[in-house]
Amino acid sequence: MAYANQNHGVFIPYHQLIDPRSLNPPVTFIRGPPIGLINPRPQLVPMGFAYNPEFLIRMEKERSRSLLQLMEGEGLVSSPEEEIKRKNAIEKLKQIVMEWIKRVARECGIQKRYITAASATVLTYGSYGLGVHNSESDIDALCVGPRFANMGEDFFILLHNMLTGRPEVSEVHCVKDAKVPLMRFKLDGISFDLPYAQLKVMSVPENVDILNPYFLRNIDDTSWRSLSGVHANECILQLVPNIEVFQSLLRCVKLWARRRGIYGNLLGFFGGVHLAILVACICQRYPNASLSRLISSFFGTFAFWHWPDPIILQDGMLPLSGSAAEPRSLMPIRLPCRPHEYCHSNITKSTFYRIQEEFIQGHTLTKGLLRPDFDWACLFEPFPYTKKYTRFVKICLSASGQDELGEWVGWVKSRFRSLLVKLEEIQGFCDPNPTEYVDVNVAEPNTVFYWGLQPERSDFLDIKSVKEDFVKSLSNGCQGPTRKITLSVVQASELPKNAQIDSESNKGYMNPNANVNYPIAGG
Ligand SMILES: Nc1ncnc2c1ncn2[C@@H]1O[C@H](COP(=O)(O)OP(=O)(O)OP(=O)(O)O)[C@@H](O)[C@H]1O
Ligand SMILES: [Mg+2]
Ligand SMILES: [Mg+2]
Repeated sequence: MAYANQNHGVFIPYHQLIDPRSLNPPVTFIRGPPIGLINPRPQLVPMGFAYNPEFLIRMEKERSRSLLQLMEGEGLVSSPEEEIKRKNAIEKLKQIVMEWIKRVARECGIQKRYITAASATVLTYGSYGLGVHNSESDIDALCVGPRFANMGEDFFILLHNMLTGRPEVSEVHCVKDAKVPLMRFKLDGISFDLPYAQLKVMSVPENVDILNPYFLRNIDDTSWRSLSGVHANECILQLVPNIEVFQSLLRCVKLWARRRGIYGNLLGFFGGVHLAILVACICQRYPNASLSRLISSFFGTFAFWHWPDPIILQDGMLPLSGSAAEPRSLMPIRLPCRPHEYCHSNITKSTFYRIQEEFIQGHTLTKGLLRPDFDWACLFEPFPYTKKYTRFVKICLSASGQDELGEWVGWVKSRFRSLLVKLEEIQGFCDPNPTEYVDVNVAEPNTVFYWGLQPERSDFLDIKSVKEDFVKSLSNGCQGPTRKITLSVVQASELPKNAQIDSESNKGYMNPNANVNYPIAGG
């Protein structure tokens, strides 16, 4: 079966991974045997090494080891204590959900035997489900309930009230008008995203197999969409040849995307699910490759991808035909196990360009990873916004309290794409840095964004009318007298110190583990 993925990809040949001039004695390249099935053409290999593949394997292993070490140094893997805290929080949530479903069963007056058997469950997915979370990540958990528990009253009212009544739960928000409606809250200080799926069964077993068609009969569209995250995770974990290697590569790629300012679906970049599928695609193509080889192949592949050819995991499904085969995204990525569905994407012309640029830079940096002077740190350098752009649009959101601010920022971010498209229309290009800053000169709790504007364009930007248009698009949302938004154009020199990351000392600024005085990681 032919997949678009197989048509064009780049397997970096050894003579590019290593610089022969740097070796002593100098090495010449000869035509070597073909490597694997993926690249059946003979490739150039350093003379002498052709008969000593252990040398190259050793070097690759060493690079993989140093990359893992760098990841550990970044604090990306949470401690055993944190893991226990998360597990306990999930257990507590499961207990609350069980209490809830018994109450719903009693209140809706179903037969006694059904009340006794009534059960609902919680399934984790997202980065936690894939095992690539860190101490700052949220836990994405799907509440799966039976046919007699509906979303409108039982989930968004009764369960909501039960959660707000618990001392260990705080900051409960309902996000009802999203494609995947959910409740967002903190339990024992850990952030949770909790959507709901209603199955047409009387009781949902704790470890319900949501790939089993029996449980998927006649479910409504919203439940289907809510289930898609759990589906995607399960499929990805089933399809990758080595889960541990997949997890390591995904952690690296997520750190790279955050540092380079291209992480965050709401800002028009990649979200966690997009990167998980791109990484799984590379793991499938090179099942036996080392971590270091995989990361260079990741960049080598996507730097030359013929977008909008879609990224499709090899999951045995037929390629799409007809209208279902026409995803509207500039960088379409298909959800695995879902023949007609693509990941939702907010990519615009500007963010497409930024992502492309970063893929190419990643490729340039990692194609020489076997060179003696190679250092992984160069790949994770923060994107130097104040060097690249002279003018920025400053977006300041404020509210009377931190809790209210969270809700306000969430609402505005969900509408950011229209602002980005408008700025793009007027200025030709706009780079929406996903990092969230705090303006210490504003009295109320606030969150600030600085979006880079095209350097060559010195055209006057009527920011007042841009703001008016944008505010109109926010109209029905959770605006109020205490929720403010201001837009202004500022010079690079007016950015706060921690946004001016041209110096070594500010390297940690996009680290999601950074202190809250520093910008909060975009997501
Ligand atoms: N744009 C999207 N299209 C399809 N599914 C999505 C999309 N955004 C989120 N999801 C689903 O919701 C899950 C959780 O999303 P979330 O934004 O929390 O990302 P994540 O992968 O958990 O990464 P992070 O560590 O940043 O939280 C994803 O794994 C995916 O299954
Ligand atoms: Mg998440
Ligand atoms: Mg989430």
